[in-house]
Amino acid sequence: MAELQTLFDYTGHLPECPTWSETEQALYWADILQGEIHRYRLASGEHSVLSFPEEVGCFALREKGGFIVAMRQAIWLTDERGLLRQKVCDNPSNPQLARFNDGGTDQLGRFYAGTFWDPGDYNGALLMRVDNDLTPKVVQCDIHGANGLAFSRDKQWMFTSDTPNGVIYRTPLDEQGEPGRREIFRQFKAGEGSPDGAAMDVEGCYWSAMFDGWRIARFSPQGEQLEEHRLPVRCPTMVCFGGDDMKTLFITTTRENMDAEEIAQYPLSGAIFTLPVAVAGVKKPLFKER
Ligand SMILES: O=C1O[C@H](CS(=O)(=O)O)[C@@H](O)[C@H](O)[C@H]1O
Repeated sequence: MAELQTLFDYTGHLPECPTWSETEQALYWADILQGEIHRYRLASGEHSVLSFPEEVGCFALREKGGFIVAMRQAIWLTDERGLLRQKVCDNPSNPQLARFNDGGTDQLGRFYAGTFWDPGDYNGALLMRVDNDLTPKVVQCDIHGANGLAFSRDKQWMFTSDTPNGVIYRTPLDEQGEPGRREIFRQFKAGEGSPDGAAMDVEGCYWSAMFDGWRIARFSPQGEQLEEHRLPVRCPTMVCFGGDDMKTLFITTTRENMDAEEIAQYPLSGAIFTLPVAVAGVKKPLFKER
């Protein structure tokens, strides 16, 4: 099997939210701190960038075209060019202290977005959802930095992580996809890396970007580590599956908070990597509006 490669000659500041577009055979991602959404078409190598007025924590592709975008102050619907068309809701956290961070769609095409509590004095962040009729709802609290959102293919589980607290949670979902009580899936010790963005594969395994850990890890549905893939950079931020057969893992990484010495020594910090894997990933649905 081929090895880890860079997607193309690119390094960003804080690339996150890699999102595969099946129809375009393209990878989208956000550079959170630059307030950008990028697209890279695999066949042609065409790279395009949309700019937004604030940090872009996360986004999803809409069934109707365009994006649903969680910026610092609010969540918006945009068109394909990134023009803000309709405000969905304000950030229910204090936006001065908590920007949006990780997010994505569930199996029903609803959009989840979590916030990141910058002061870090307590677990002041939250996870919210935008339903198909655009109703917003806060679904979880007691989070320092919301991350690692992923849904099992059987619609039974929502996974999340809290990176600064070094923990992955799983939360049961009922018939309507409403989250129940979250439970600890796996807790990490200092030195192992912290669980950042994630994706699920069709065998129910959870792939986690281990921030500050130089690696991607694959966990069984019971939380046992089954695979580890080493990286030439310290801080991967998120993973997603894509490609013709959903067997390419796209890995975003960051150079946020790195000094010039570290960047000179590890110049691929902030690059996007591809890794062929044996088991296909679960497709991330488009955001569906009624
Ligand atoms: O998702 C994110 O996580 C990281 C890591 S940590 O939570 O600070 O450990 C953070 O640097 C980044 O800003 C954020 O987007």
